[in-house]
Amino acid sequence: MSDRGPKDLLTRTAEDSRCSGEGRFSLPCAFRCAGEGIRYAFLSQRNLKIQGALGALAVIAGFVFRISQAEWLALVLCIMVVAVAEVVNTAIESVVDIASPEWHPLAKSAKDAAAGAVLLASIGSVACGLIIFVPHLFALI
Ligand SMILES: Nc1ncnc2c1ncn2[C@@H]1O[C@H](COP(=O)(O)OP(=O)(O)OP(=O)(O)O)[C@@H](O)[C@H]1O
Repeated sequence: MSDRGPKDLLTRTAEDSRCSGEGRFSLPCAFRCAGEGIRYAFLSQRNLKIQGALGALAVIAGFVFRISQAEWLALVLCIMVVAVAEVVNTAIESVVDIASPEWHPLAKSAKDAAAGAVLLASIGSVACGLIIFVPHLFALI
């Protein structure tokens, strides 16, 4: 049983950190861990690869159609919102798999809700994509 108080548990110590020998988790270390998290989500989630490919296509279309600054803002935001939702979904899946390797209704609810968040972000992004690109496509006709 640990003799650390609740406040201590909020502070990462050198003993806790597998990455840094210093008392605090160094900034480069924190960035590296975040990068590893994104890499893990990208490699383990087929959906993230598909979403990444669609996002890249949307960026290419943005250059082709010379979309406005406001349209770029919406496009970048949409791509990032979907990516963030998918990375958080990956984190939730991992935590659920640790906490509840066996079938449990709450584990199901947690994973389904996380997947639902990705779906909502994706639907919103498709809608934004249509709002941005359909007028540009019609302008070609
Ligand atoms: N421990 C569990 N208890 C109950 N239901 C579960 C459990 N693990 C998974 N499920 C159900 O199976 C579904 C798929 O879970 P899984 O872990 O395979 O996610 P996934 O297929 O990798 O999802 P994604 O496509 O978002 O990556 C969940 O949405 C949930 O309904």
